[in-house]
Amino acid sequence: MSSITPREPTLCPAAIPAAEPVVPACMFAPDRGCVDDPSDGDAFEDGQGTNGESEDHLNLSSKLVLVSPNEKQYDALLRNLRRQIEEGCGETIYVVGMGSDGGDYGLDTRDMEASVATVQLLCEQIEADLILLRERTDSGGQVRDYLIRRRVGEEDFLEVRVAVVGNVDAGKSTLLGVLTHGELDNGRGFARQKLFRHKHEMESGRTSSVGNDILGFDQGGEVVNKPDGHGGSLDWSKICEKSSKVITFIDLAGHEKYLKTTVFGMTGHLPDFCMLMVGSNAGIVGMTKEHLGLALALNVPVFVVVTKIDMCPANILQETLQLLQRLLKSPGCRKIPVLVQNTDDVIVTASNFSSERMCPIFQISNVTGENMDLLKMFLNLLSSRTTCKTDEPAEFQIDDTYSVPGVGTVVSGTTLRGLIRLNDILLLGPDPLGSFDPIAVKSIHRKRMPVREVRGGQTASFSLKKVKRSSIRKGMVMVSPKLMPQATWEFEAEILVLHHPTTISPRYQAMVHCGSIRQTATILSMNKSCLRTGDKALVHFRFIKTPEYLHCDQKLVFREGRTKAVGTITKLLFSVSNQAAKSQQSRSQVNRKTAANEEVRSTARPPSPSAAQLPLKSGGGGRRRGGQKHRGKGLNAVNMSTVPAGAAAAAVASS
Ligand SMILES: Nc1nc2c(ncn2[C@@H]2O[C@H](COP(=O)(O)OP(=O)(O)OP(=O)(O)O)[C@@H](O)[C@H]2O)c(=O)[nH]1
Repeated sequence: MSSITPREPTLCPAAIPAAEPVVPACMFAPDRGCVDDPSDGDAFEDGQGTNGESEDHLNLSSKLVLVSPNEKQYDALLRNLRRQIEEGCGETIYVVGMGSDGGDYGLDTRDMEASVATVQLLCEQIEADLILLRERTDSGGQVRDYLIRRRVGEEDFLEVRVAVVGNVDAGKSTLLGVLTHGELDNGRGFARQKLFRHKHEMESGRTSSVGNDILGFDQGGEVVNKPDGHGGSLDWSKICEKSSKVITFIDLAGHEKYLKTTVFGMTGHLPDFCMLMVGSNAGIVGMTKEHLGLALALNVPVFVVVTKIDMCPANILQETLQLLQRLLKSPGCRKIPVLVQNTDDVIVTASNFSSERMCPIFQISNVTGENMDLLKMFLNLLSSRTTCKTDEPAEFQIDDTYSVPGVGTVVSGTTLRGLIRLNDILLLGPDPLGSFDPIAVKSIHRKRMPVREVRGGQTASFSLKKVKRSSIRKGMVMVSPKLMPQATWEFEAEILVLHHPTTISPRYQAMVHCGSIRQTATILSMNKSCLRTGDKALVHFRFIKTPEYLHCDQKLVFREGRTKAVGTITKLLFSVSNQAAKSQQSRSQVNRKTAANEEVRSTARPPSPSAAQLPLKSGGGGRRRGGQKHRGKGLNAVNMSTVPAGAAAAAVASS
């Protein structure tokens, strides 16, 4: 037909010849001349029959359908395109001149012109642009691949988040410096200087924190970021204004000692994709496997970028690629490695990438810029994996907090679902008691650009009125009151132990990473007496400090030192309703007041306003070092009356 993103043929990694270092990308292309001819298969998807005979008799699968569609066909084509655009979060790759089964392809010039005119019309109706990606002509005729991308206003842009992982010195920060500042590296750390956020990073050349960098593409797929010539920082608002798509890179540390931060970046920043960087000369070393395992455990599709090809002897590069292929195809990964060598490969891999099984491999140099254009084109074609339904109740997860002079408390994070508009009232929580409090959204920024609304899948920051920064933790959420949120102390998860030096048994404690939540939890019980590396079990957990806002089916990472387990939440076991938490809060306040009054009565003789201050000054509500009000003690005291006994004990132990 005319249509649709190329489908991934069913592939079995075992079928890949062992001698072949990596699968050529054309294996995935729905065209001729490569390994499997998809037209050989007799199964068709979407109710379509062979050679354009669809079940609904609209002939939509024919390569000629766009030449002169009748009214019904046109409506069906429009519906299909709308659906594809929705699934691709605002964009899709559309092939003109090919039957949907891939076997029937090629149009003559007149039919191609007529087909493109039809697609133009369809695009106008859905307010999208048609961008030619490639054109192929052979004896069968012409076939063209187009990118169809929804038009966005100055205030809007499509957003894709890419986590950047890999061992120390793989060239992560350097690549991001090259991509976002448009200047090549000198091989001695020039490009990464622009990205480091801390003095110690400048000095050691090591990333220690979760960094964000953006790369904007305009409607035609050109990079918007321009070198400023002074080595200064980029103007994010300007980039966003000019971009129709913005890639946010979550730059994560490669060194093992920063693994906790790297895990947080992978779970808390909700990446759509993971870019695993491998230094061609160093190969699969250090944290490479660890980071790959993390991405796989969290179901984040991975592509690999092999760097430093300018300085690597050919035999070492081949060795690295072969090792990489072996690792990706191993039973633990079950990926299909695909080497990307030209623009055709980029289109085919980008079209099939969200299948999660395919793993494109790029080979680049940050110094000579070799293959950088292929990587940029690939990034421009990636679509977000979060489809947004704006009619769903809103949920926003907080991954950082700031105090901005003149503005107040600002929270940043990711909109998980729904739509949040200026002046909306949301519930912020859970606090240490499990309650959620209403807050009004007074301003919204996306990538430092003020906007009026934010949708599911988009990152944003909000300034909050009359909320102290100290009362907000990473892992808290802002949700629509319609959700009637509950905070959870205990939950059950199905976990797989990736590594543990001995055995894990009940009462074991480790850090749970779940979305942007990062809190120690205790194992209360499990359906096995103990767990070793490689074991799977249903485990009952309890947070030790505060209840959290959780969902069933959320992925989690459970880790402590070298111990690592991954899993999925299967049941929420002990939750606190907002109402219960609130009444507990007011009871505690009354108790505190009464206690304070009694103390006043017993100590103040005769009672006087100034005397009434005394016990408060010397008690838990006074001021501490640095003039900061000490909230912790009071809250912990309240906590203990509401939490399970063990948790209260743990709170005492930790205080
Ligand atoms: N010759 C050459 N050198 C490179 C290339 N990419 C990076 N480098 C150099 O490799 C060194 C390490 O690069 P970084 O970008 O700091 O590595 P990293 O993966 O971010 O390291 P961490 O931040 O510690 O995780 C720097 O001196 C870069 O200049 C490349 O493609 N070719």
